[in-house]
Amino acid sequence: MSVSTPASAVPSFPPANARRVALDLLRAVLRGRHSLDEALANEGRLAQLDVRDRAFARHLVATSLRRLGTLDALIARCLDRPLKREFGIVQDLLRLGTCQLLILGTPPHAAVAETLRLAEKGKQAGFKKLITAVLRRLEREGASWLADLDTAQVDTPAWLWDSWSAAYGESTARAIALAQSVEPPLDLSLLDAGGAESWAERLGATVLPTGSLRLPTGRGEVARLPGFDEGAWWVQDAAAALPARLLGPVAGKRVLDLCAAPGGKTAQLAAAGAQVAAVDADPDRLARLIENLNRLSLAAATVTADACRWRPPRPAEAVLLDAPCSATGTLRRHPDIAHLKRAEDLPSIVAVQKRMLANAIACAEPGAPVVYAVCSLQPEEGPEVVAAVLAAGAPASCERIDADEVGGLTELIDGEGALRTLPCHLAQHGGLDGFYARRLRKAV
Ligand SMILES: C[S@@+](CC[C@H](N)C(=O)[O-])C[C@H]1O[C@@H](n2cnc3c(N)ncnc32)[C@H](O)[C@@H]1O
Repeated sequence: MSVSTPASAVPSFPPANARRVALDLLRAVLRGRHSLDEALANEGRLAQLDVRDRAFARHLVATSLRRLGTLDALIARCLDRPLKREFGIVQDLLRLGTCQLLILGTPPHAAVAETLRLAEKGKQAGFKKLITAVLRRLEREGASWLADLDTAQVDTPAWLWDSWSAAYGESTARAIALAQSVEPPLDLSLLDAGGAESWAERLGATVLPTGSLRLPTGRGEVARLPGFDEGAWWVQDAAAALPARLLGPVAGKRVLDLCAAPGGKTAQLAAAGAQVAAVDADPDRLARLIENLNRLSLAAATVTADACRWRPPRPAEAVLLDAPCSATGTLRRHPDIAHLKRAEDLPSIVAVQKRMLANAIACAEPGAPVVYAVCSLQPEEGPEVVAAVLAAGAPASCERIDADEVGGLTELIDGEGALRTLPCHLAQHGGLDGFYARRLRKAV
């Protein structure tokens, strides 16, 4: 007797392949304009990959996004004319193949054969000869072409290059771009800062001058690291850990954390003994904040509200505003941002930041510190917001930040006394995210 397989038992898609998944993720970002985090969260096939393949797919997409300008320049040298827009998938396949060949160091036969395997069906099927010719040429000549490219500039969208050169000088713009071209390390903030040395030993981490723990890249999934389940630490870039400290001692104080989710800074404030009210407009992100605090056995009141308008029942004794921004200081962790954000997006973000900062000052009691922070390298979102809000008559003044408040690192304090971290700071340790933070004091 023959047994036929019921139709429902036949998988409706071939077994997941890391490169196939990487191709679809790249297209979700570049063509679908989803953030990489969103694309990863929506990609169900990732869960079917084993841990190594999952890490490979993620790394291949993130590196291709980081080095997109370089990849396109190399591919362009092999083509007589650009591929038509409708054959965007061929360009994306070439990007992934070139990234493996020339950046990730994948053995050439695997990089070429696996790229061709993805060109067996669909629009790209007629392009197998072209794909082979381009990748074989790059295998022969790509390394010397790569050595001649100004990769820092080529990998940076022109509007960012121009803005960073104007704000920080061209050599710093170059250093920023280079620092953002590689996978960043993993930084952790400890619940008990006193345990830094022993946790560093357990995790194979180093203790940065600012107190954060730093693990080298490629340490696998965060939730599998020692201390995750017991809530001993949370993931937070070393620069992101600085703004909350600028409020000074907060134990026992009523502190407002405006734009709080997913709660890295709320955790710091709660761990320092503050009574925190965490405000965010996004209920899903606030739910994640609560989950994160629960894992750490910390507590905060949460409020779903618009930080441009909401006021606490009583003025706060300290206010932190970590405003939504272009996030151009976090390109090394979120390389998709370079391709999704445009200069034209800034004015509407800046308008919100100004309303939020004016409201944050209004939420503070007389004499209270108000810290304004953004993870952006754009001056429009940092010093220019603060200057505009004060010029419009907000009752507060700027206060200098001392290098001792940020681990003694004088290079992190700008001429005005604001915190200005750049991706190229602490380069010998693997860099920092770019943050701007200014401490204001509410008038008495
Ligand atoms: C930079 S993130 C905050 C990161 C957070 N402070 C931390 O340390 O984990 C900005 C947050 O602002 C929130 N947000 C955006 N617009 C808002 C608004 N009008 N009112 C309140 N929150 C807002 C977003 O939902 C997002 O969670």
